[in-house]
Order: sequence, then C-alpha cells, then structure tokens
Amino acid sequence: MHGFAYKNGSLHCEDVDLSALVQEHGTPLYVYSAGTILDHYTRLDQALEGVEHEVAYAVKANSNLSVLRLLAEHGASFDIVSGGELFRVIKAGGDPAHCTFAGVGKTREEIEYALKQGIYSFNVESAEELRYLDKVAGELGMVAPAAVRVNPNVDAKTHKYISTGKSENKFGVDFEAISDLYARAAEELPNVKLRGLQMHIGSQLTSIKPFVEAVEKVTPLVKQLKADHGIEFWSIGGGIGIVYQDSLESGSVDWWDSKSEQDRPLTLAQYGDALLPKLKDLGLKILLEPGRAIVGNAGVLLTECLYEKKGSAKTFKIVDAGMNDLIRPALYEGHHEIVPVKEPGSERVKVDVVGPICESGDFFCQDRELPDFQPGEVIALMSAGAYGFVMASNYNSRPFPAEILVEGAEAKVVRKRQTLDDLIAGEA
Ligand SMILES: Cc1ncc(COP(=O)(O)O)c(C=O)c1O
Ligand SMILES: N[C@@H](CCCC[NH3+])C(=O)O
Repeated sequence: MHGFAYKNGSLHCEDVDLSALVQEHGTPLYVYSAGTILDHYTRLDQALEGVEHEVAYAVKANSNLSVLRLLAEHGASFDIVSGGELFRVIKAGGDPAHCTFAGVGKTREEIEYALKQGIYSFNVESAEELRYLDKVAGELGMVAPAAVRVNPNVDAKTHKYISTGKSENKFGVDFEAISDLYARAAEELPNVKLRGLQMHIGSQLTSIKPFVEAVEKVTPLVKQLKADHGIEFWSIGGGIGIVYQDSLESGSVDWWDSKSEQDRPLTLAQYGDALLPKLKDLGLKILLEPGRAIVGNAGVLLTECLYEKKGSAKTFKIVDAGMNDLIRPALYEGHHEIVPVKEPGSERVKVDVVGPICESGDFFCQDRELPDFQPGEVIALMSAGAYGFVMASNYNSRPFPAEILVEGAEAKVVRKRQTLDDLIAGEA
C-alpha cells in the first residue's frame, strides 16, 4: 500500500503504524511515503509519453536529501532556485547536467557555482540578469547555457501569493519583449547560449484551462525561437495542483483513478492528455517542473494535542506543532485535512486547531467540524509533503521537527529533530 490509510484502528503510512512511530520519535513529526512520491513521479512521466521530455522535480517543494535521492535514482531531473538547492541535489546523487536554475535574484556566487557544476540551463528572469550571466561566464572563460522565462500574462486562477504568470508579478520577461531579447542576445552576448524557453504561471492550479491557455499563447513564440535561434527545449513549468480537502486517501496508489472528474478537477493523466497533442510535434524537448504534485499528498505532519481550551466563543485544540512547522494555513489560509491517528468514531466537534506560537495567525483550522480528539492524542495534518518542512522556521526558538521516510514497513529518520544546542549553533 502507498500513502495513508487506517489499518487496525490506527493511521498507517504504507505499512508503518503512525502511533508507534510517534512513540519512538515524538512530535511534531513529518512523515513521507516513498511509494506515493514515486507513484506520482511515474504518473507524470507517463503522462508525457510520446514526446521527448524530462520531469525536473522542483526541489523547493521538499528538499530533504533522501527525497531527492529517491527521485534521482528513478531518473528525475531537478529544477533548483538557489546554490543551496544545487548543493543538495549533488549531495543526493543528482546530475547537474539535468538541472535547471530558476529565480529572479541569482547571485554571482550562485552563478559561478552552477556554471562550474555544468548545469543544463540558467532560466533567466530579466534582460539585466542575462547580461550579468554573460559577463560572469565571460570572466570565467565559459559559455552559459540559458533560457529566458517568458511571462505570458495568463491568469492562473490560484491564490494571489502563488500566481506568477501575470504582468504584475515579478517573474519572467514580458511575452512581447522575448523575440527582441533573443535577437539582441545573439548579437551582443557571446558568452550565453540560449538553448530554450521557460515559463511557469503559478502554483496549485486545479484547472487545466490556464495551462492550455499559456501553452497555446506561447507556441508560436517557441516555434519562431526554434527557427531563428535553434532552441532545443521548452520548459512549461510546474504548478499542477493537488487536493487538500478530503485528502486522507490522496496518497494512495489507487486514489487518482478512484475519483470522479467533479471530485478531482485535474489528474496527471488529464494534464498529459490535454497538453501532449499540443507539444508533441514541436520538435522540442519538453521539460516539466512539478513540485507539489509529486510530494504534496505524500506527506503528513503529526502533532500531539496538548490542551483543550473552551472559551466563551470557541473551543480551541492546542497542539504541539505551530505555524513555524507548517506555515501554509497562516500564510495562504491553506486548507489541510486534519484526522486523528487513532481511527475516530462518528462524533464531530466544531473547533479551532491552533499552535503554541504567540500569533493569532497560528492556526491549522478555524471553526471546522472535526472528529473529536483529546489531549494526549495525535492528529495528522494531511497533504503536508510540499511546502511544509521547507518553509519551517525557528520562530519562538522552536527546534525543527524530525522527518521520516517510509518505504513499505521500513521507517527511516531522514532528518533528526533539532536539539536546543542546534538551535543556537553559530551564535556568539
Ligand atoms: C519556476 C518554478 N518552477 C516550478 C515550481 C513548482 O511549482 P509546483 O510545486 O506548484 O509544481 C515553482 C513554484 O511555484 C516555480 O517557481
Ligand atoms: N509555498 C507555496 C507555493 C509556492 C510555489 C513556489 N514557486 C505553497 O505552499 O503553496
């Protein structure tokens, strides 16, 4: 079994009982299913069968070394956004020659590091950055492989903080300016080799429409760039959304197929079916940069209920994880399904589940009907595999939680819980 399900009255990840795991490792605890990660990676890879392509996992979503190693061993490429992420990929056995480097603010140090490691492409986000890349590469006597990120000005219809493909967003170069930029680069920038075009319109897209709109809008441009400059790849970015509501089953291998179309707005197969016909005859290598779709439903954050506080207006369940461990609810009002690890009965209570941080925004849900659970019991915040641990902080001097990777009946600690000494390491 992949993913998460109740067995013998207790929530399991694959064949590992999460109650037993918590007894051994404590809470808060991130737990990932290797089976789900590989299943979703494979499904996405298969969705583009029929066109030359690479699935470049977006490392930012979950950059644990063991997660990266798992994906590298199964042939993934990687999309990185910092020198630190490249370092992680290399340490995990990934091949820099299959890495693309995104981001609007690459430093000289990062550019030099990536050039020396021989990455596949710098995905450049402005004319100024392209010029700087040319300068740095020239000074090192190297030629930098590059693609420009086009901002197609398409509405991704997602949360405004994670929409990236509109003109008012800081990302990419205006669609109308791309042809001219490639022409000028060909004449003026001898230390840059433009080998592709990149785009990424936003994250957590649950409809195929914006993807189709962006691909249709940009297709004439890539054709022209191929004809004029011989570009060889088109990265259409990541952004495929996952289900956050009723997501207990979503890490299971059968889940993707078991949902009706209304319940599951966008499957990986639908994504492939809609886009493949538009991409397959371009004569270009197609790159995908999925993050959340691969790891999101593969992870949970386990946390213990410390207190139940009945106020005059609300009942609060106070747990030992906070917004410092999982910030998505505080930052985007992101919804994470909450289920007790001990299989619950049918009784429901309306509660706020809150953390120990001194912020009113430190909540995991508000006024939500949940199966009842008591202090001392452990709950799982579902679909926390993407943008969970990677966005954690030490706010309120709370140490980072541990991370566990489960494969079948084996549970491996892939990041130790931070100690109090770790917390102050390097401070004077
Ligand atoms: C350039 C780029 N590629 C890929 C991703 C991965 O996005 P997602 O996790 O939504 O697939 C992001 C984040 O939104 C990104 O900025
Ligand atoms: N951190 C965001 C996604 C950002 C995507 C990165 N470009 C989230 O949790 O939904």
